[in-house]
Formats: sequence, C-alpha cells, structure tokens
Amino acid sequence: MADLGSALKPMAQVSLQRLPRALVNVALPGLVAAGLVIAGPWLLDTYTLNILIRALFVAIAALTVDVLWGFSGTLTFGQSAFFGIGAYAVAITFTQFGFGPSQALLALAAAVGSAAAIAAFIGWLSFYPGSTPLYASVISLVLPIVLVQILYSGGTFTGSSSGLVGFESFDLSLESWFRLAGLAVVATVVVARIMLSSDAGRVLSAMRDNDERCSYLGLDTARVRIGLLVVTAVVAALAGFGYVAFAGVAAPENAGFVFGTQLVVMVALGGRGSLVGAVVGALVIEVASAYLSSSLPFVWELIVGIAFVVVIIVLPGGLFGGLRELNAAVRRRLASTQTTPSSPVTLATLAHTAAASDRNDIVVEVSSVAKHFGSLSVLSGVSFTARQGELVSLVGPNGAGKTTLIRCLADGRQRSEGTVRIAGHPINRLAPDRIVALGLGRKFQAASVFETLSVGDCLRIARVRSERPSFIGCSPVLALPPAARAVVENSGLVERLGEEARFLSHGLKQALELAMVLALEPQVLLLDEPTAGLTRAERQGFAAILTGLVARERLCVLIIEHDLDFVRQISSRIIVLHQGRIALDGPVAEVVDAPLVREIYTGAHSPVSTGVTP
Ligand SMILES: Nc1ncnc2c1ncn2[C@@H]1O[C@H](COP(=O)(O)OP(=O)(O)OP(=O)(O)O)[C@@H](O)[C@H]1O
Repeated sequence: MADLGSALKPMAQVSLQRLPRALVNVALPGLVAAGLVIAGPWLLDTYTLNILIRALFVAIAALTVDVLWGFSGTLTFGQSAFFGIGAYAVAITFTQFGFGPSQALLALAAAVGSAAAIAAFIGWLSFYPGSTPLYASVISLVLPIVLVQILYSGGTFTGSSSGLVGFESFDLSLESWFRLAGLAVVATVVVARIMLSSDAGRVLSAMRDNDERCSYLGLDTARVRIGLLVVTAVVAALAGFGYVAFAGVAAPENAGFVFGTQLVVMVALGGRGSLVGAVVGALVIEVASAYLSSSLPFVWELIVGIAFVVVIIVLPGGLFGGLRELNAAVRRRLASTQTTPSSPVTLATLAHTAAASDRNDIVVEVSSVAKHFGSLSVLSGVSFTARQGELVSLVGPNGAGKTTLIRCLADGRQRSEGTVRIAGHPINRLAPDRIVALGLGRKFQAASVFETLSVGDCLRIARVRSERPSFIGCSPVLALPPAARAVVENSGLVERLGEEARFLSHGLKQALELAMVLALEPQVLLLDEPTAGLTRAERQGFAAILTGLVARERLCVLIIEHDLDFVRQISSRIIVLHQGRIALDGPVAEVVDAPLVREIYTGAHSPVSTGVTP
C-alpha cells in the first residue's frame, strides 16, 4: 500500500496543479460569458438583441468551421449546407405539419438525421484512401451549390428562390431567445474547448500538423475525419434549426456557397484554431453587416473584404492567433529565464510484453517485389528476408530504389508486383495504419513530428493506437515502452516534454520521431537515412541506441544509410541495391570490401555485364 501511495502521489500533485489551470482556462471564462449572456437583455436594445440572436446562431456554425479547419486542417466551405439542412428541416416540417411538440421533435430528428447521413456520405467521398485535402475542400464547395439547386427546384415544398416564411414557431420572448442562443454558444465553446484540449482532441491537431505521420502511427485518419465531419455537421444543423426557429424564415442563402465562404472568412478574421476568435469573428461580421448593409448597401461588403485582407496580411493567424503567438513568445521567454525547465508530464515505463532475448524469427519476407512508375521500372525482382535481432543496412547509390523499397514495405498500396509479409502476415494492399498493427514502424528521412504539439503530446499520440485516450482530460502520466523511454531520457528530450516540437533542434526532432516510432512497440523498424544532418556525437549516440535496440529488444532494423563507415559499425548484414535490383546481400565484412560495391559507387558497374547476385 505504501508503494502504491508513493506512486500515486506525483500523479495527485500534478492533477491538483492542473485543476486551477483548467478552472482558469475553461470554467471561469465560461461562467463570466454565461453571466454576460444572462445580463445581455437588460443592457441591449431590441434591435441589437435581434441582430445578436442571429449572429450567435451563425457563430455556432463558424465554430464548426474552426474545429474542422483550425483544429483538424480540413478547409471547408460546406458547413453552410448543414446549417441550411437544419434551417429547412424546421421550415418544411412546420409549414407542412404545423407547429407542436411532436412536430418540433420531428424537425429536430430530420435536422440531425439528414445532416449526419449526408455528412457521412460526403466524408466518405472526401477522405477515401489516397484523397488529398484539396479534394475534400472542392467537395465541400460543391455541396452547398448542389443543395441550393435542389432548394430552387423544390417548388412550393422548399419555397424555391423565395424560401419558406409564415410558419408558426416557438413562442419565446426576444430575451429568452437571446439567452438560449448565447448559452448555446457558451456551451459549444466550453465543450469544444474541453474535448479539443483532451488527449483525444490532440489527435485532431496532430492530423492537421502531419496526417502522414498519424497514419504511420497506426491511426485511421480518414475514419477520424469522417466522424468529426458528422459531429460538426450535426452541430451546424442545430444552429440552423435555432436560427430559423427564431427568425421564422428560411432562405436558400442560409445554405449557400456565399454563406459557407463567409463562415471561413469569420474564422480567418477571428483566428483559425481559436474558438473564441471564431465567435468574435462571426459576431463582428454579422453585427457590422447588419448595421452597415442598410447605410452602405454595397460598400460594406468591400469594407469587410478590405478588413479581411488587411488582417490576413498583418496577422496571418487572425486577431486571436496573433494574441496566442504573443502569449507563447512571452511564456517561452519566461521559461528560458528559469534555471530548471519545468515539465507538466510525468514519465512512466510500460511493462515488457514478452521475453525478447532469444527471438530470431523471420519477420520480414519480401518476394519478387517490383515497382513501376509508368514505363519506368524502379524496383524489380527484389527478394530477401530479415530476422528479429538483425540490423540490415540498405545501401546503394542515389536513385537505386532504397526509399521506394521502404515505401513498398510500409504501405501495401505502393508495390506493383510481388508479396511482402510482416511478422508472418501478408500486407496485401493494406494502408500504413493497418501495417503498423502488424508490427512495423517507419521513421522518415526528414524528421516527421507534430510541430505545434508538445514533445509529450507527440509521444502520447504514438500511444493512441494501444491506449484509448480520454475525451475530457489530459493524463499527467506518459507511459512509454522501455525502448522509447530510453531514447527520451538519453537524448535529453526528457527535459523538454512540455515544449512545442517546432522549437527542437534537428537532432532532437530526429530523436523524438524515433521515440514516437518505438512507442508503437514495433517488431520491425524501418529507418530512412536517420543520421542525415546529425553531428558526429549525435551519430554515435544514434549508433548506440540502434545496436542496443537490436541486442536487447531483438528488433529487426532495416536502415538506409550512405555512410559506409557507419554501416560497418552498426550492421549485422548489408543489402546493396543497384538500379532497382539486389546486387549483393551478405555479412558486413563480405559486402563492404567487395569490389562490386566500389564499382557501383564509382559508377563503373553495370548489372548486365557482371551479373547480379540476388
Ligand atoms: N513518384 C515517382 N514518380 C516517378 N519516379 C519516381 C517516383 N518516386 C521515385 N522515383 C524514381 O525512382 C528512383 C528511385 O528513387 P528512390 O528515392 O527510391 O531512390 P533512393 O535509392 O532512395 O535514392 P536516394 O539515396 O537519393 O534517396 C529514382 O530514379 C526516382 O527518380
């Protein structure tokens, strides 16, 4: 019991330290905002209340754009379509069936159900394997255009270009509508803030920073993006529901492309990635347009446009993005004056899953792999196996096909011919995240980390596949497998767990990416020129880490490396690739001093004249 108590003590301390921070960051501002909303009707005139109620519902739609664009990196113009779906669900239901509690529930179900179903379909179209973010944005452009055409051609059912008006709706006072809309905005911001800053919410920021790295950490990013689109579509539909239930009129403009673009402008103005910024951007533009559109009918749009361009040029992160950067700079400056860097994360070590000492099974089987780019054949007839506890170096001149071979092992969709088995399982046409689950980890040539996340959060994302993250909080303890923890401690990253990855040196970023990959507990580790750009001391440190991993953890490491001295120092075997074929495969002493290798590197060798040793 005493041991358990002492183990829990640091956790309890960190949790208690975090509690006031959570209060200051979320609960207090939430309560203040709710107080202002409740007091609002006593302070504002009827006209302003009227404008603000609409603006508040629009702000909820802007928040959904911010979550998609600012937090997960999907630029979308299509949230207006979901707002419109909610708006027309109310208008059509109340027009067709009259108003009552059951009709209200029917309208609610129609809004939520159709928004969710359409979002799931659009998400599937936008994020199918191999699609690009640009493709998703283009689909989001098309959606409101198609929806508005449907509304135009709906005749009296949708009200065509005039929309629907004159239906009975909720009988609430202006004050109640204001408080309802205002509290809905506060609740959306508070819930979004809690979820986005939770361990699960950080996955969205990780996807925004580096989608490819997420896939190679075993995350099905398409599924996460589709799920997020469904949730944000439902929220936007509820905002549209509220807007039209209050206004008593639904128009095609509520679902249109122009409104979708305005939502993006609101978020860009306020600050992409800032929830409060999105709300402020929406309120400023909606209120300004309501006041200016009557006094300056055409000029106000020009004014908004000019203001938008000025803010984007002067403050590319928007109004609140600029404040956030300033805040981060001040905090960094304060942190650099501290003598001992403080880290909000407590490291822990996960137990070993299996005794590793005598494993030497074949874990990589490559058979007749070929890769063609059109008529260009980059790999042909590549076959080899590798065992646990082997460190195999892939060498060869530039353009030999080394990186292409690594890609063919890590992504089942890459190779043109042949088979690959990882830990006995054929990879078929599996995407990288599914191959990670077979026991493969890949480190890229240029350090691939999550630039805006802290070092601790980068490592946490690497554990998401094995440990379901919390949606409401951040664990103060970061539990890593021994190999990953050793890299974190030996490289000095342990001192910088709370710091954003973008501020690390090149060498530390390389170490962080290696630790992230090791946090997956892979059996096979693929490394593409991991020492490029490192200092001599860093290279020696890296060599010690790799040989330790192979000896202690019995990892099978395949490493692309150009420095033959380094290769000689670390390898148990060397494979020489030349013009897409295996020219030599054997123990270090045999391969490094082979005349064939010298010929290949000096360009004197032709596989046709000397014959290839597979
Ligand atoms: N997407 C692509 N389309 C067409 N050709 C490609 C593509 N990717 C790679 N190649 C070609 O395939 C060949 C092998 O490239 P690869 O990057 O695998 O070589 P490498 O041995 O890793 O070289 P380096 O040591 O310079 O990284 C090169 O000639 C390259 O131009």
